Amino acid sequence: MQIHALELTSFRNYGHLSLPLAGKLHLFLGGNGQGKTNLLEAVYLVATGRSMRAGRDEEMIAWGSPEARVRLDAESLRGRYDLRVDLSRRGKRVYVNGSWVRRLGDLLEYFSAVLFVPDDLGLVKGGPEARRRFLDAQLVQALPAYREAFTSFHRVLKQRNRLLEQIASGARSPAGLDEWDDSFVEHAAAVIQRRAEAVSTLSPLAAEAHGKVAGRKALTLRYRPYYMDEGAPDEVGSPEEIRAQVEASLERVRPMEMRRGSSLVGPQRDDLEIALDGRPARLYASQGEQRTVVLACKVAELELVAGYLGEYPVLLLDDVLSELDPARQAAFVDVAIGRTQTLVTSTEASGLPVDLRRSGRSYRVREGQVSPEA
Ligand SMILES: Nc1ncnc2c1ncn2[C@@H]1O[C@H](COP(=O)(O)OP(=O)(O)OP(=O)(O)O)[C@@H](O)[C@H]1O
Repeated sequence: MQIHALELTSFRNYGHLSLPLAGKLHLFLGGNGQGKTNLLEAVYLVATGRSMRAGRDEEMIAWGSPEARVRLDAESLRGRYDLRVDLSRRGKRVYVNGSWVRRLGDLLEYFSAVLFVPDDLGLVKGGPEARRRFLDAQLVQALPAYREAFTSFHRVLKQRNRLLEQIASGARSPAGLDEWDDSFVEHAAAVIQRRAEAVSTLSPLAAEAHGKVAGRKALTLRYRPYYMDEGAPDEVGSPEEIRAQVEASLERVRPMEMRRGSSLVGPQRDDLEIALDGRPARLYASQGEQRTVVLACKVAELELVAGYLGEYPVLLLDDVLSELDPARQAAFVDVAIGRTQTLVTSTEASGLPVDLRRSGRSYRVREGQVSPEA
């Protein structure tokens, strides 16, 4: 996958930017708050239909402007496309080759990106939400069937929660909950099954990458649905078994859910178990080991998405390389960069490996302007 050009209009601190991006490696350098992350955010917006950090799309519109536009001239195995996202106070519209695309999900068929930010370094020690996000971010982009299941599940979860809230406050009777439970079970089971399948592909990829980035212990990833105990040796099981587990757990907690007014079980509580030599990395991994694990997981993510798409997605590295020691930097550069077009941000060129500085094209980012460096 390749971005040939990026165009921003009234996006964050950019008035207008038209940036050709021929070549594989681009390094964006500049002080804090100059607009480096904003560039990657714009690319991520086109890849996923949303920002990795804005709570509301409106935040991405330049202050004082009624609307914003991001446009990518991008090429994938499908062909070369003009992809555009327009943001206004009324909402978001996406266009492919000038034609309005009604379903946001359809945009994802054209372009993909994997993002790596310093927050990802907390993947191992952080809460399960970060690990679910790690899984979902790639699956939603690369697997249309997962996207479908994920979106439907969250729609049902929201509506079921609304109903439970009304039941708890006495505004509604429990009649009607059964119907929601049926769709909850169907979509929850689909989400669990697809995530479990993805993790079984991801785990050997991560183990291999871990060896390449100089991890000495054996890395294993295992998907753990909410109804399974931590460290339990059980397999996730067949689709029927998953459904049966979700059904049984719903039945168990139903009286409590009706009292509390929200869903207490479901894949919104699942976790990804990360182990080194069989022991939970969350509890035992050292700082350095955690970083190596995260690098391996990101490389595995890149490989997984490439496996699904048949080509590598674009790689976006937001100020993350300077967070790594030279040995890990070099190992990561070796296994990840060079396979695909990569956009890197950093405050200082000196924070980047010399090889990258030599082979990449550098730009200076200053107050929403980007200029190539000599
Ligand atoms: N909607 C907006 N309109 C105008 N400017 C904005 C908007 N949202 C954010 N900004 C400005 O964009 C700048 C932040 O840009 P960005 O996050 O890209 O910084 P950065 O160059 O990555 O910096 P750092 O190295 O600190 O992460 C800030 O100065 C912020 O005030």
